[in-house]
Amino acid sequence: MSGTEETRWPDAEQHERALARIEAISRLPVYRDRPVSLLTDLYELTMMYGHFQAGRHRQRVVFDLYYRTNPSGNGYVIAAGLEQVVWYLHNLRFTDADIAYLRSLRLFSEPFLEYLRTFRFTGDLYAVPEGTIVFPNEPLLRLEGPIDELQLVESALMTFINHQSLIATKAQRIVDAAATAQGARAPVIEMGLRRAQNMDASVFGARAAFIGGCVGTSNVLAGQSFGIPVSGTMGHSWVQSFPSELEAFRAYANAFPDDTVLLVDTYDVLRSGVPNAIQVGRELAASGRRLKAIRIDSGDIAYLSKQARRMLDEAGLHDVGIIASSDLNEWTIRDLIVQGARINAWGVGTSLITSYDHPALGAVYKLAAQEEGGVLRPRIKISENANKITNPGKKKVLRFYVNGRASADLIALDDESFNPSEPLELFDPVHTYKRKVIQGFEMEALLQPVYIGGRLVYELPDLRQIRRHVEAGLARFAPEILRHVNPHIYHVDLSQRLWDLKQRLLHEWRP
Ligand SMILES: Nc1ncnc2c1ncn2[C@@H]1O[C@H](COP(=O)(O)OP(=O)(O)OP(=O)(O)O)[C@@H](O)[C@H]1O
Ligand SMILES: O=P(O)(O)OC[C@H]1O[C@H](OP(=O)(O)OP(=O)(O)O)[C@H](O)[C@@H]1O
Ligand SMILES: O=C(O)c1cccnc1
Repeated sequence: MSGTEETRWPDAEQHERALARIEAISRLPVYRDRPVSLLTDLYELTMMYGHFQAGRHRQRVVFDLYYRTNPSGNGYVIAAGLEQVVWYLHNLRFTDADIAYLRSLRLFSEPFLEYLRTFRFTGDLYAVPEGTIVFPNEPLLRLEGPIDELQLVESALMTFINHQSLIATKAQRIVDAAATAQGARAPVIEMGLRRAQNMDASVFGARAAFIGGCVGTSNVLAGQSFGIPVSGTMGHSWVQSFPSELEAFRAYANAFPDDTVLLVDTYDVLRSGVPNAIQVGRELAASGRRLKAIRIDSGDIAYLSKQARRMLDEAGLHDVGIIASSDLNEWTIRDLIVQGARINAWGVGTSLITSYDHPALGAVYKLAAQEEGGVLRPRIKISENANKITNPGKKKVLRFYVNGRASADLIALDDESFNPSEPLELFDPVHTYKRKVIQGFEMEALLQPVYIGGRLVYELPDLRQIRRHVEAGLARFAPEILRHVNPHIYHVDLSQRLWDLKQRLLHEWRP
């Protein structure tokens, strides 16, 4: 990089900070020395090669990544996975081993394989920050750059955004279910490692779960990698491995006198588990310590937790908490709360880490514009299913707030501008007679610059900042949009110009 380029850069410091941060992230155990360039579908490489052979591989294009349907009946999605996207783009190189493997496929010419050696991401990326509340059809990533680069990255970007956004959204549903009608919220701990769809799904799933509001994870690699608080209790095997439950409890309390959580359901929760826990709780109290909690992992959690609470209270152990686990999800947690279960923390595994009822987000990556004669021309993909017809052109996403409340989002062409002091008429892009006028609104551009001309300009936030962004974002939406069952559909409209452009292209291709 030349010195002149450095001084010409408008905010060199921002770029340096962004680089330092992604370099540090790339050294984390989950990211370090991971293969990147071949994390793609073969057809991305064959299309790249075809463009290369035709001499059109550096033609500039625009792609959008967006999803179409909210998962699990939710009314929105929490965008997540951008850190992994930036890590991938930053480290995207073809190693000698990658090139040797591609050569062995006997599909690609030597000049192409040579070209791959110098391959770097040189494009622009605009993205919604992680933790942003987003809705169907809104671009979460917008890329602009040479078609070979943007084609190669398609599959990897989709897997990162699809997975983490899905799990962050599921986690937030579960965390939200753990709030009582009075607003008190018992924490949710993610415990899904053993049920995750393998290693990355567990670690990045734990990260997404933290973004969605879980207070911690049982996954130690996720703790080391992302600084998520780790916590753990004990398994049934611990209790089974001692001659008696009481001895098992005592031995654990000896090992962790300040952090003892006793699993009380190995034999009989109310006849032995809780009485033995009370015994150990008293012994700890006698030595100036405190039994932290018991965990109930089977049976009727509402009944057992109420009985256990009563027994602990009668023994004076008021500050011993009760943790529940056992195939929990947002519905069972909500129902247990309605039944008056006395639970201080929830441990949730399978349903959270796999998003059990809705296991894929289904985001897509679609070509929206292509350079022709030096200018970007809009492109459209037509489908019999109106919902699958793409929105053409290089676009932006604006969120309008009226009296502080998110009122509607607008997908508009990138060069459009809107004046908040003038009335703006929004209309439903399908049922166009449904219209509303907003005025005196605040406006937020959701897509933020991340890469410009291959240079990273976005300093990735840490996980705690991302969580705060989720909370601040949710606070600006009406509860009717956030509720779990039959939420109101939030308006995502098209600007008049974008709508007209779409109609024009539709009629051109289907006269
Ligand atoms: N009071 C309750 N109301 C509604 N659902 C409950 C209640 N108590 C427990 N559950 C849920 O019922 C299911 C009980 O599962 P199941 O009967 O298969 O096993 P279990 O009681 O956990 O026992 P084990 O772990 O020994 O198999 C779990 O999903 C649990 O979350
Ligand atoms: O139930 P989940 O939400 O997936 O949460 C994690 C579960 O993993 C552990 O037990 P495991 O499932 O290994 O055995 P168990 O069902 O026999 O307790 C733990 O005791 C929880 O029950
Ligand atoms: O710490 C626990 O209690 C735990 C961790 C993982 C899975 N089940 C339980």
